[in-house]
This record gives sequence, structure tokens and C-alpha cells, in this order.
Amino acid sequence: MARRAEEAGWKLADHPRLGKGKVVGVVVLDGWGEAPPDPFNCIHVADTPTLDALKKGSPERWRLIKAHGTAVGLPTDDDMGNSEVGHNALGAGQIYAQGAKLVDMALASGKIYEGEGFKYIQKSFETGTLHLIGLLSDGGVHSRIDQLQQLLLKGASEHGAKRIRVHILTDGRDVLDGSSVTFLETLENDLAKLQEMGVDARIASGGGRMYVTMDRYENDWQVVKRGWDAQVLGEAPHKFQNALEAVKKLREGPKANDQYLPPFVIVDESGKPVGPILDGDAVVTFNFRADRMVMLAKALECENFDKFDRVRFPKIRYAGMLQYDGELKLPSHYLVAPPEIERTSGEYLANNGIHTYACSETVKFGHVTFFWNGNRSGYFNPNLEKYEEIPSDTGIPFNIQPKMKAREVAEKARDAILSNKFDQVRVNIANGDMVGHTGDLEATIIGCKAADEAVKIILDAVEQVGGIFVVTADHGNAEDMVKRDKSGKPIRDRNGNVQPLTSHTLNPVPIAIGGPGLASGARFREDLQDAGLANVAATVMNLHGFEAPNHYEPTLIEVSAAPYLKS
Ligand SMILES: O=C(O)[C@H](O)COP(=O)(O)O
Ligand SMILES: [Mn+2]
Ligand SMILES: [Mn+2]
Repeated sequence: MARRAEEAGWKLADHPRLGKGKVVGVVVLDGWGEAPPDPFNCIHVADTPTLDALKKGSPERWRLIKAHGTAVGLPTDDDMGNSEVGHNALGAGQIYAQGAKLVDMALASGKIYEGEGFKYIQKSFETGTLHLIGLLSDGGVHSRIDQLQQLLLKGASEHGAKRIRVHILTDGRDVLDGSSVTFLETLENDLAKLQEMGVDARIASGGGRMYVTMDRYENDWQVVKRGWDAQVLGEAPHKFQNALEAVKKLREGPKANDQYLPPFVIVDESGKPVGPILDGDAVVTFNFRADRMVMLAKALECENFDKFDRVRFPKIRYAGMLQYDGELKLPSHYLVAPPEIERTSGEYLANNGIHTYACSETVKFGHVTFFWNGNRSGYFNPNLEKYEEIPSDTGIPFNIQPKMKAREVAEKARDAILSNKFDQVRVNIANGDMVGHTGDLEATIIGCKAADEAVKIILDAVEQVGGIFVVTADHGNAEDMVKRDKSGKPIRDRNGNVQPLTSHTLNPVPIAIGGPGLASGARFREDLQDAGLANVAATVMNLHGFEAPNHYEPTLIEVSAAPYLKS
């Protein structure tokens, strides 16, 4: 093994001051940023003694790091962080231009229309319909409406599409609830312009992203089926002649919101759906992010498919905005090549004999495995790695069960740490993020407390075996749950009500290191004020007793011969 690693350039140098053989517990708190104390900061309001103690510990072992914008490969510093880019950066130790940026570049240069993917779907433009399916918002996490507009207006119609049908998924998760109406108006406006130009362009179906289509990690295939029925078969419980009317009306339903709108189809005067997907059509899923599109990609592309009854499997030309799964090569056609994230810390550590255990519940399982490993789902070395998934609750919003599976995940991690079989035990604790996205403050406070308790279970196990811990997060969410004005004050309506912020934030996230196995002279450096998530991989490698490769973002820690002094 050592020889092979050396030959392929995978061998890591020994760290001059940090030894090997200590278990390193790596905890990623999903959606856990740092913000000033405030009634809408659910992390502050919640009882979180474990995380509080880490923060109060000392600046040598607790600090903040950037988790948004260019620090994680997003187009601008106005882009909030998200799990995909966050875990990519944490695991890869390098900053890659991410999907949003790659699509922007391909559109700006026009290269998107010269690529194999576009040329492939273009073959259907003469006689078939072009269907565009995806998340309609400017959230920039899974998709962006301006990319749809450019692809639609400039691209497809200028390149010969004569009949276009858009299948929308309303957001309210990466953007404010209720904003679906404005995005829809923008889209209708664009479609009207296309119609004036002689293109038969319409919305064909819709539904809320969390209830229709955008499930992930195979948590609930019924979500994808609901979308399939509306988009492909033209069948849904709600039928409207106009999409704006559909969304406005369906939002009136009890507990209805953008994320969970029921599926609807648009029909003509005779009640016939205006845009089912038929043989000979082209389909583009315009989300650039993989996790919540790859299930639909499977349904659209795989001959053998048993997840639900598709009823009809149309012969289409299908392309993803990006390729969503590089190993399965799915979809096989795509408009923009995904980032090639290489030489991740997981692969290095596997090549240097490190045994790794990774665990999360279903809704975040791929985050701590697939995203962490540079969008790769398998093991690097099955003899050294074990990935375990705890099934998430299905069919309910997470504010109903805000504790989620935090305790179960922590207990698995505890057992893995105590087993002495693993060098690294890595988990994602989902509550801050998943409950934060519901906009329900009370539930989020409960979720944050549950996450803190989970961290305690893991830190206690680390303590017991004389190990080391790293506790950090992938981006903010639960620390700010209200829409604010420019000065930071919550915006209130006439009745004094605030609008919950369901999305992620631009805030930095904490990172804490410690544990009895951590060398007494190890401390955070002071010269890396601008450090971000990509600096964590080198740090973790150090804690395993290795130097990080030169092309990695620098480690956050330094080790002096003498113990550091608490300030
Ligand atoms: O997919 C989601 O749930 C949100 O759009 C983003 O959340 P995540 O980046 O934390 O997964
Ligand atoms: Mn996340
Ligand atoms: Mn999230």
C-alpha cells in the first residue's frame, strides 16, 4: 500500500510535530453559522452548552471561517453558502469553480450552445417540444432564473426551438416564501415575448420543490413520482389554465407554502394538458446542483427502473444542465461539464492507510460522503472505509420532528469511535439546516438543542479514547431566521409580523478543535484571517499526523514545542 501510494504521488509526508494514531472525530453541523445574539438567532436562543463551552474555551482552539461566496467557489460574495459547495470545500481542501459559476461562464462565452449536450437536444427542435424542468428562483443553490431566461430566450429559441414547455418547481427554501409569484411573473413575461416572436412557449406544470420532484438521496421516491405524473403524463390533482393563477390559488390552501405546493398541470380550454412529455421531445433539467435532480435524471434516462410505475417511458433526448453523477455517468448528455474535483482529502487519507467511518441520516448522507469526496459516491478503499446511513423521517416537514435523527447518528459515531477500528469518524448533524429551512423558530430551537446534545455524545467518546475532535459547519442557517433591512433590523409588516428567513445565510461558521489527543502546543494560526472551509482538509490531515499536499489551502493550525498559553 505504502509503495503504491508513493508511486502514484499519494504519499503524504509525516507532520514534524503531530503524531499518528489518534482517532479524529469530525463533526459538520449543517446550517450552523455565527451571528450576534438576537431573538431570531435560534442557536443563541437554544440551550447549547456543548457548543457554548467550545466557543468560550479559547481563541487558539475556536475561530470563525468563511463559508460563502468566492471562498467556496461561488460566482460572487453575495452568494450564500450551501451544502454542496461547503462539503466539497471541506473535503477537497481546494477551491473549485462550482456549477453556478461554470454555467455562467458557458453562457457568457456562448460555449454552451456549441457543446455536445446542446447539439444533442437540438436534434429534437424541428419536430419535438423542448421541456425545461427545474427550480424557479434566484436562490443560486440549485439553479438560477437568469440562467433559465438566457438559455430559454437567447439560447433555445435563437437556436431553433419552436415549441417550449417549462415545468416549474416553486422554491421558498433558498429564497423567501411567497416569492414564487414574482418569479412566475418574470417567467410569464419572458414567455409572452417568445410568443410574440412566434415561439409556442408556455408553462406546462408545476409544484413545490419539497413535495414535487426535488427529493434527494432516495429518501422518498413518491416526491419524484408526483412530478413525473405532472411533467411526463400531464396528470395532477389540480388543473389550471394559467400558472400564476395556479400558484396563487394553491398558496391559499391550509399550511400551503412555496416549498410544499401540490402538483398542478396547465390545461387548455378543453381540459387537455398543454405539455406532457412525448416521444421525440427534448428535455433539459436546468438545475446545476446534483443531489435533488439525480433521481429525476434516473427516471428520465434509465431503461430499467423500478422505483415507481412510470406508466409511459417516452423516447426523448435528455440533457442535464450538468452531469449529476460522474460515476453513473448520469445523465449521459449534459450542457456544461461539472467541476472535476480531484485529489480530495478522503482519497489521500485512504491512500495513506487511514480507516474512515462516515455517517449521517438520509437527507444529508450524500453530503458527508458524495460531496465530501468531490462528488464521488463509492469507497476509495472498501477495506478502509465504512459509510452508514440512518433512515430519515419521510413524508413530514422537519419542524414536526425537529430532533430528527441527531441522537441516532451521534450514537453510531460514538460506537465507531469506541470500536477502535477507525482513525477518522465523520458525521453530519442535520438539524440546524433542515429545521431552519422550515422557517419555524420554535422547532429550530429544539433542533439546535438536539444537535448540541449529539455533539456532546461524540465529544464524550473522543474524550474516552484520548482522541481529537474538529467541530465545524458547512454554512449558516439557524443563526438567523428573519428577513432584515439593510441595517440588520427585522422587517415587520403593519401587524408587527416578521417574515421568517428559510434560506441559508452569508455568515461565517465556527470551527473548534480539541480533545485529549491534541498536542498541547497545537493552536489556530493568527495569520489566516480570511480562511474558509477549504482550509479544513489540511487541518484534519495534520491532526492525523500528516502534512497536507502543497496545492491544498493552508492548514489552520500551527504547533509550537511549548503548550500554548490560554489568553
Ligand atoms: O436542497 C436544499 O435543501 C436547500 O436548497 C439547500 O440546503 P443544503 O445546501 O443545506 O442541502
Ligand atoms: Mn448544508
Ligand atoms: Mn440547507
